[in-house]
Amino acid sequence: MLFKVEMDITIPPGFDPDGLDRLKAAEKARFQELQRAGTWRHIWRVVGRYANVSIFDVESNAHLHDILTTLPLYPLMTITVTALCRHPSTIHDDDR
Ligand SMILES: O=C(O)C[C@H]1C=CC(=O)O1
Repeated sequence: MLFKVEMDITIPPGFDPDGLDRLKAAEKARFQELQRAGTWRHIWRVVGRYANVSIFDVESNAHLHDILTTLPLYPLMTITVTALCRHPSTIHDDDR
């Protein structure tokens, strides 16, 4: 199942910079693990914001929920999820 996921990150004023660096490093490692597994299919930076637009390929709504809520930066994120399905005109076999 494919989902578009929009993540906006807000860093609270006074947030410990070293703690933030640790969270970012942990987030990057988890992201790259999920990217290698094919679960986090695509990511783009939103120009001018600490935000991204991503495409996830997961087994179920619950699977996506589990992934998103355990991301290291999750406590700092505002997340919007949009369900996607195959477009009838696509030429890509892996769009499901
Ligand atoms: O930078 C971000 O958009 C937040 C998050 C998503 C992947 C990653 O490495 O960090």
